[in-house]
Amino acid sequence: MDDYSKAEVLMEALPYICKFHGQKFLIKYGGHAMVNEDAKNWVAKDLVLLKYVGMNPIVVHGGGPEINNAMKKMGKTPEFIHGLRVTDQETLDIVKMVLIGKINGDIVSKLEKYGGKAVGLSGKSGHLIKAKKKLQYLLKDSQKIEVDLGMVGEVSHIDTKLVDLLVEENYIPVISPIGVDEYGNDLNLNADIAAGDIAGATGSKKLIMVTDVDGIMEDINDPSTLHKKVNVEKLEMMIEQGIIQGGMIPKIEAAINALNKGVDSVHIINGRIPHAILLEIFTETGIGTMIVK
Ligand SMILES: Nc1ncnc2c1ncn2[C@@H]1O[C@H](COP(=O)(O)OP(=O)(O)O)[C@@H](O)[C@H]1O
Ligand SMILES: CC(=O)N[C@@H](CCC(=O)OP(=O)(O)O)C(=O)O
Repeated sequence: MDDYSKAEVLMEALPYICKFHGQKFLIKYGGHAMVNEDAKNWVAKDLVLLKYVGMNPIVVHGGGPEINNAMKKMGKTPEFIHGLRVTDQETLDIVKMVLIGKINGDIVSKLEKYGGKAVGLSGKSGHLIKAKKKLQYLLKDSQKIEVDLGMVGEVSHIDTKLVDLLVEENYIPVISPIGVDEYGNDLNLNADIAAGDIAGATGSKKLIMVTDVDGIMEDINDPSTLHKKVNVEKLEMMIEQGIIQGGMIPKIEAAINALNKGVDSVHIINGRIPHAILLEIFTETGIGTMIVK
């Protein structure tokens, strides 16, 4: 590419840089998107660039596959109910070890490597995420029965003070989805759900969920069935029809929650595509699936 073309490309980003100046973007960085070093580097570089051109990324990360691997190494079998990990005390320790002890630090290191300033937090830091034990029900013979997920929580309150301070001081907050209940017990939170709540509470413009598929598809095995733009009503129908399953369900729940709390749009994008976050924010059509009310 010659120098003139480089300048043209930069100028194409100008309208978006103006439009989004000073805005917060909640990036949910899923465990399935952390597939290799290249993919991790693209995400980190994109976030640092966003920060330097005047936007404020806030990261909530997952790490489901790494938690599964760690559990298996320790002789435990991962179990999920409705996309949520059944979490006994030993599992909670493994979850914290992997999320807070490893993945969070790795993301912070990468952001710093590419010139960003990043701070690792969990929901335990500065009263960020108050949680309560999640009650989960299953339908059995058309009867609603309660199942015990163990130490799994849902968000009851977000205190954004610490995150706001960090953003104002130009740090990129990187948050592990662990909450604390009123008795001081740690609870394992689904990262998508936590991201939706934090996006709403921080007044983020967009919630961008970085995962391992191109977006929401009518047929998961046929990329040509990708929905470029979809509304909540259609998504609810797709869940009822069983078209949307597994790990995509909490994303939809989080998306609906974030939209109800004032987030303009939610995007599901593929972190295996080079610079997917930049393509989403700095192009007219964006990539992946855009979810609107
Ligand atoms: N209709 C659908 N369209 C796209 N993905 C879907 C759909 N239904 C279920 N999924 C699944 O959702 C997965 C993404 O969620 P998840 O595995 O929890 O990722 P992450 O770790 O990034 O949060 C995809 O890999 C895909 O298998
Ligand atoms: C309660 C619950 O299920 N917590 C999740 C937290 C990590 C997560 O959500 O990671 P992904 O975003 O990669 O799926 C878990 O233990 O796997």
